[in-house]
Amino acid sequence: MVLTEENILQVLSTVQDPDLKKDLVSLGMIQDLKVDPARVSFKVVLTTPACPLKEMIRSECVQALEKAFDDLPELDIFMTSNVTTSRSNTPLLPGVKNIVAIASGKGGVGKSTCAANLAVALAQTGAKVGLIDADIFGPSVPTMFNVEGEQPAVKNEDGKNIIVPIEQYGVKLMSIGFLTPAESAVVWRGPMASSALKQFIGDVAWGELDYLLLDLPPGTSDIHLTMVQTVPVTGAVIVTTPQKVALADATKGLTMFQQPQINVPVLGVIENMAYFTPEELPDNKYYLFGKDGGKRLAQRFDVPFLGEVPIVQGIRESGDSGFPAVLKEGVTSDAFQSLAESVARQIAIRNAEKNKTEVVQIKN
Ligand SMILES: Nc1ncnc2c1ncn2[C@@H]1O[C@H](COP(=O)(O)OP(=O)(O)OP(=O)(O)O)[C@@H](O)[C@H]1O
Repeated sequence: MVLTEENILQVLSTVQDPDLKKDLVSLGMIQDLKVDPARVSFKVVLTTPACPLKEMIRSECVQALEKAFDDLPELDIFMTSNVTTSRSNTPLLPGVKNIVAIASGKGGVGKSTCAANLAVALAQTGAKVGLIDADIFGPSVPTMFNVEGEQPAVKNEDGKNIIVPIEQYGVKLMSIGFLTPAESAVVWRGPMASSALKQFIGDVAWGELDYLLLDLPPGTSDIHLTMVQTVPVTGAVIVTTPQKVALADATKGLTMFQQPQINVPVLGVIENMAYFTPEELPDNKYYLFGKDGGKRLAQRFDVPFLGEVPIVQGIRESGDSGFPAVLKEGVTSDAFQSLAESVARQIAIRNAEKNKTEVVQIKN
């Protein structure tokens, strides 16, 4: 084969994105192709910086080109990303590409811990990430990010006062805990809580974000409805433990998103506290709350299983000390990084396959 741009594109169109099941050329992922006798260079623009298949895709490109051209010169492949979105044009949060709800049925299953670590793990990949602590009645973000007592600044933009989110570990944060002492938040009535959440969405300078995670309160409440009625939600992640009582509640949480009038895609299930493991003996696993409950829940509802997180003393300590576990190298960090990859991957698949997200209109 002669070394021309056209022929190179033809060869690269035999390489598929395994998740999106289409070839890189028709997906528009090959950009800035330059061919000269001494060098061939191009960019592969992936759908997320957290793409777990990055190396595999690169080596498939190299192999396909080496096979097709005898006289292949130096190859310069630059792997980059542009996070996809499926948002329709709504005036709220115009710069935010994906809004992801992190929900659970039961309280205390580790939803906030997973949300915090996912947010940091995504930011570590280079994505622009925000986290809203929508758990108005029990905000935990200030503690988990070691920013208790901090108060966000207010700035004037186009004649309107807007709140500047607090930034920590590369994540933009907003929590009711920054605005009122935590004790006073618990006496809020439902409508006040809903209007506070609307403020977090509309009156905060979120700017450009690839992923805005919403740490929802446990259960199914007004807050959940407010959220889906206020912004177009890309998808929901359900956190559960493998225990029977948690699974029963997680089922309610999951089916709430799948109700026809809400219809928010479920990106998958995370099984937290999947087993206990002493940090110094990571091969010893004790299934305190039962085994594979989250996996079975995902199978039953035909949604992806995103991964499992063990119970590790360090995760609890990290939460309390305000230094998320994913920041420390080790088994738990690996678990949260691979969860973040799974979530980002499911968002990319969702954006490629499903309709645009709309704000939910609920008729009384
Ligand atoms: N995998 C884990 N290993 C050890 N401790 C964990 C793990 N996941 C969560 N925890 C601890 O369990 C407690 C509850 O976690 P978390 O606050 O994240 O739950 P939650 O589901 O958000 O609760 P709620 O929304 O009801 O406040 C915290 O003390 C947290 O540090």
